Amino acid sequence: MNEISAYVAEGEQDAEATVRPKRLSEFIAQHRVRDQLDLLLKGAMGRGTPPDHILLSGPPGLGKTTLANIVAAELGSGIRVTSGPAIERSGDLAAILTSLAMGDVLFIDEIHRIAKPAEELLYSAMEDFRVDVVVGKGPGATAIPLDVEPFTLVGATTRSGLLTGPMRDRFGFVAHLDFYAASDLEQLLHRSARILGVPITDEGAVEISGRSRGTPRIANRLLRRVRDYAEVRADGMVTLETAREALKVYDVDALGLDRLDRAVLRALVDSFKGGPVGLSTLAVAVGEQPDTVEEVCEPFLVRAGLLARTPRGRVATEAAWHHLGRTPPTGQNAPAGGPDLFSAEQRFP
Ligand SMILES: Nc1ncnc2c1ncn2[C@@H]1O[C@H](COP(=O)(O)OP(=O)(O)OP(=O)(O)O)[C@@H](O)[C@H]1O
Repeated sequence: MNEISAYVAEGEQDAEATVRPKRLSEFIAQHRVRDQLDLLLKGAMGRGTPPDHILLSGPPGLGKTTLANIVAAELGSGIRVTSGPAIERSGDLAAILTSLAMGDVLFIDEIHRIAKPAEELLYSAMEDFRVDVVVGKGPGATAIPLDVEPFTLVGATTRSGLLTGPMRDRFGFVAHLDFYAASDLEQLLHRSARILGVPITDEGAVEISGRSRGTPRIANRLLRRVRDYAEVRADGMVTLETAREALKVYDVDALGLDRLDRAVLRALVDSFKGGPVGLSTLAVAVGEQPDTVEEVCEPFLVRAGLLARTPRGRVATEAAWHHLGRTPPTGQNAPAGGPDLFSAEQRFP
């Protein structure tokens, strides 16, 4: 995985935990989602019942895990954390569900990747707070019904389209997290810098936020890299100058594209004349898994007006050709894309 992708790198959890907001009031931006959650939680607390199940969708690093923890903190409840791929057998899930205390939050990350039998078990737990655990095999198998304490499931997904209809229908509240505006990321950077004890100028924050791909996790990660640079090669202060120099060292370009993003655009432009090209072919060309290209690179490249998804495959926009310093072929089918498609505010509404 490359240096600034929005996925969390191994060993990075501690660094993230330090700056992770603990309460809804500390959660920056996403005002609509915050407001809706506030109502949902206060309404449920007023009635003394656990709130409806909550589904959070959106690209990696925008705050889904943070919000799940905030939900538990606001409710004053315990939280159990697992992920779709970690639940291999329905028995694993039954064990978790039956050990929940009244009002607990169960957070399932990547819920779209949960195995089918476990998903079916989850249906009855979500709806009736009951699970049927099957003991034995074949004709002699018996189902033992077990009660589950009323709980709130918080599911997170980067691919809400992959959730089955019955699963989606069981969530009483569905929220989509969108990329952050540059001004929101500046606010976030000042907050993180304060917590980390790093002095930062407004210009330094503007420079980092502009290259953070609308993503809090990337903004925090770039801040830590610029802090290293500032402490080792300057006077410790994060300024416009130190931010620019550090981000040059880490190969983060003016739009915040990293090695993999540029590799995708270069493959499209150089190897496939701008496309259209299918996702798997493109992934092979850059030596990555199709899922990584689709979930990590594409949402931002599309959003930035550099790549278009068409029924015939992926296409580099004219803006992508220009960004790579190439001249787009005339009379080609490349959509215009580019800055006219994406003022900062439009890009990250
Ligand atoms: N609105 C926000 N305000 C302040 N910090 C935020 C906000 N959203 C995210 N962050 C920070 O960004 C980091 C990544 O957030 P988080 O882990 O919640 O993302 P995620 O959407 O769950 O990502 P993934 O799907 O990859 O797990 C966290 O360390 C958190 O501190």
